Amino acid sequence: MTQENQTSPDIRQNGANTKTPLEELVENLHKEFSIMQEEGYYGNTEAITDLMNEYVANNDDYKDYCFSCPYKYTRNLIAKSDVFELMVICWKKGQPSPIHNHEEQRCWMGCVKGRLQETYYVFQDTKDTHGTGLLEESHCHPIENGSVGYITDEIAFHKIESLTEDSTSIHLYSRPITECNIYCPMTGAITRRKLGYFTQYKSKESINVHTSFDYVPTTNSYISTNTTAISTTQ
Ligand SMILES: N[C@@H](CS(=O)O)C(=O)O
Ligand SMILES: [Fe+2]
Repeated sequence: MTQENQTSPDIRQNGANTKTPLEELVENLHKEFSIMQEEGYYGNTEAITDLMNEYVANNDDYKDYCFSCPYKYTRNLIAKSDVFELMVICWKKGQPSPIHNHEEQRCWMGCVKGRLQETYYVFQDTKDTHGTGLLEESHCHPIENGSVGYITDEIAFHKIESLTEDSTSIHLYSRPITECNIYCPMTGAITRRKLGYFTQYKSKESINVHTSFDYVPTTNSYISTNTTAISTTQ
């Protein structure tokens, strides 16, 4: 598949003179991510950070992609290509992500509503992400409304939570992440989890696949799972 044909139909259909800020962001990301870097990945990290900063500081047309769930934070896909994935994540207070890695991909997180908190974790034995066993908290900081955070596995594992009743963030992954590790801070156990979307391109059609980390949808509700072994089920 090409990068363009995985972009939201809304974004593809609008004419060149009627682009919304989000459409412009997606177009610029496609351009930026088409450039191979010396480091061996697509897209210049600083240029992409600038694009994200510019968008989150000044715009609110992401709101069309916001869908919340009473039980879990939601991942709502805006655009996807072979080399990046852009989504809106809607958080309610008490819906943290579990401690997780990012599969050696780069992750940008722009807070567009509310206020988030990011907590870093490293292995106790090495004080970085290359060890084994138990984790420890290494750092904790807010991601303020209008600002963009950035993380890689080299920096830390992390979890995110909303400090306000509702928060919204725009997450960009390069490359797309389809599954990741979840780390139990008490036991050091690592669980493999598939990542899904609550909505794709503003549509809930895909709701019968995983919504986020921990919930398996049933006909009318979401049931919590406590997976302790590697899970790759859809
Ligand atoms: N990386 C998480 C959200 S966050 O906690 O960074 C996800 O994609 O679901
Ligand atoms: Fe994350």
